[in-house]
Amino acid sequence: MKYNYKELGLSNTKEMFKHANENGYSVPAFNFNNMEQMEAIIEACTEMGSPVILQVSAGARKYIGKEIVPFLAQAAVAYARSKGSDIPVALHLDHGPNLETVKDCINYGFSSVMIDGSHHSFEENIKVSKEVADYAHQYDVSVEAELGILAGVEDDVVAEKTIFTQPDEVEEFVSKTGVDSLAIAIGTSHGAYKFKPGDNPQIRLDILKEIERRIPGFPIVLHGSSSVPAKFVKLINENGGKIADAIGIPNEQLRDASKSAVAKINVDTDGRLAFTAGIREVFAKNPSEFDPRKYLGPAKEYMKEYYKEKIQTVFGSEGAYKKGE
Ligand SMILES: O=C(CO)COP(=O)(O)O
Ligand SMILES: O=C[C@H](O)COP(=O)(O)O
Ligand SMILES: [Zn+2]
Ligand SMILES: [Zn+2]
Repeated sequence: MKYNYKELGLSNTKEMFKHANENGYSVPAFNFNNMEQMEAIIEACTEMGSPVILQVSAGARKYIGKEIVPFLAQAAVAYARSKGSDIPVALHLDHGPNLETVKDCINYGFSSVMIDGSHHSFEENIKVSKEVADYAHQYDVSVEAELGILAGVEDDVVAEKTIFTQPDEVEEFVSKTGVDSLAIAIGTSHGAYKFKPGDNPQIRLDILKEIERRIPGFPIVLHGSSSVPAKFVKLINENGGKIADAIGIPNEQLRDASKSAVAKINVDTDGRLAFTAGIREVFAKNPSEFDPRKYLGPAKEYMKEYYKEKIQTVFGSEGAYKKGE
């Protein structure tokens, strides 16, 4: 193996999920695409004493460069430790498309992977998820799989509408695949346009309950859980942007879910909006600015402050570990 995640100071998600479920919170899984976003995430989680899953999509990994990604994650751990915090940090592949990509990620220091077989048939999904679990477990890497289909855009795949996870399939899926956590579809969706104006945004906590009843204590994952804060949409639009009718998942519903067997909640869009709002604001106020520190700095601060707020209002993970000063 080129880079072993343990040597980079990273953790898999097993203990993290156990601790989260025993203590009624969820671990934040925040996506990043560059150094400033990684810093926003690790600074927020260090200050909050929250465990964190640094999430990288296949597209983000290509953008950053696969040789660079493990060292950004290693740097995140070094940052937390330098502040005296003992938060566990995982490096996770988001929406892994196939075994080949998973193998490459494990070779390059990932401590956790997702295999997203949700677009295949039930049987095919079981087959590919089991293959990945069998492979990853040899290296003590944790595996997330998905049942049901989320609406919205994921890499190149666009799903028009949600196909809710069927509770009567989860037991068979989990026992036949041997995966460590399960992403489910209960009405959350990817991207900024989750609901239409006039909709009553509602996730199906009843389906979640039924799934929990079938696989008690098993770690559940919610994707597509950005709240799409109106303040960032407004800032973007006031400063030359054009984002219309973007509506996310209400924070209160996510907080309820985080108290259940939901052990991991994925957020990407909110960070993108905060970051973009910061950049647009600088450029609108000072069009002559061309020092990247002057616009990426405020972008990072917006993202960091928002994630700290989200850890308190949604995840409930503040103080789960030692806070960094
Ligand atoms: O699920 C996600 C990443 O896998 C992110 O979802 P959002 O688009 O709601 O942030
Ligand atoms: O679920 C999708 C994530 O938000 C990542 O999106 P991406 O493929 O554009 O990096
Ligand atoms: Zn999917
Ligand atoms: Zn997702």
